[in-house]
Amino acid sequence: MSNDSSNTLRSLIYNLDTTTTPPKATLSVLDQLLLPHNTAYIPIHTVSDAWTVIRTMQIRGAPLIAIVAVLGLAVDLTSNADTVSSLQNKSVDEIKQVIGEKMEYLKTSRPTAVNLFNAMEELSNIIIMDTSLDTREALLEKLTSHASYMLERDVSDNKLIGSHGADDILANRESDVKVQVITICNTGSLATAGWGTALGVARELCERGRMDGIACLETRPYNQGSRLTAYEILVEKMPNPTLLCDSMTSSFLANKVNPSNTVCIVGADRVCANGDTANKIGTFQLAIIAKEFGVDFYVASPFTTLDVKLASGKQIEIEERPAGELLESSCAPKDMRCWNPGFDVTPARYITGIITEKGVLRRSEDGTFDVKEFVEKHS
Ligand SMILES: CSC[C@H]1O[C@H](OP(=O)(O)O)[C@H](O)[C@@H]1O
Repeated sequence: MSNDSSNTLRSLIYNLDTTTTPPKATLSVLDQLLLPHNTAYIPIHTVSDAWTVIRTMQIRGAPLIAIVAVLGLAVDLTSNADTVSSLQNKSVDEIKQVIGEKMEYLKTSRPTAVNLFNAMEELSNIIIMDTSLDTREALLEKLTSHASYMLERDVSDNKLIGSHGADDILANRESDVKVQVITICNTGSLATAGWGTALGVARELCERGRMDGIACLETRPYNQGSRLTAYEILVEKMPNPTLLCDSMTSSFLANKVNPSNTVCIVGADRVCANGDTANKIGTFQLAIIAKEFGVDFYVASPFTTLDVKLASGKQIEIEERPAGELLESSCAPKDMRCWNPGFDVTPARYITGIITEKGVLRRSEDGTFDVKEFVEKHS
């Protein structure tokens, strides 16, 4: 089993051998630091391997981080010889404690994307809290089957995000109008288990014959846009692809496209109760430019990215990446000081709508979002 077959690019390869009891899971992930010029898959044998590929951003993307953590846990507990033998003489409660400790460790890999924390909480509720799982075999069978379910659910949710997003974007446009999409970072098959979130909306627009072109921002300093999204767009043969330096967006809107038929679609790492949204650094700047040109600005994310425990973006922990990542991608002197936040927060007032697999939450007339009401309605 692996990513959705309709995607050419596979961020991971996961297999579950159900001929054994308990089943044995195996996982390898596409090393995104080598893309687009080299393709190599890294075997994942332990939660430590999963933690490392998440932390180093060999794999990245809020949904994919969560999926790799879940699958890495399943592989460690069913296929890693040291772990398997260490569980042989443990009671179910002791095994549950081991699983809980491994989950807590995985949660220390990266702080901003809420998907990882939600996935660990979901697994804990399904596995650790279920007292009916009273043997090692039952526990591990449930873990592997739920991990497979979460992998498949991510792809099906992304396709619903694509459909709801395209419906909303096209709702007030003539049937012969094709839209120009602008996006930042990477939110496609390389950020998810398949299809993508914001790039999934672009895929849906393509499938409907309603996308005129797509421009992706380089997304410095990690360059998810130039290294990953540009690659994905070309592999998927999306129409009229354009790579922009992050600094080109306003001129692109002023001189190259019709703003009234242009839409910005971005991903999210965390959406707060008031609609403030954390996403890749540079997203806030894009939102300001979109507002200036009267261009709709959509956030596309799984429902589980809505974090109503946080009232506003001020409460989001923004991961700071190593200075070296910025210096490596610039021509600056190596001893230059720099600031390298991985994310920024776009205030709700800049956002037109939040696209999820359960529907689109549009900003209300008073310029705010009631995310809590949307979550309660769709939970
Ligand atoms: C659908 S991915 C969501 C989100 O994750 C990315 O961050 P990173 O590449 O650092 O993991 C980016 O913010 C995407 O928009």
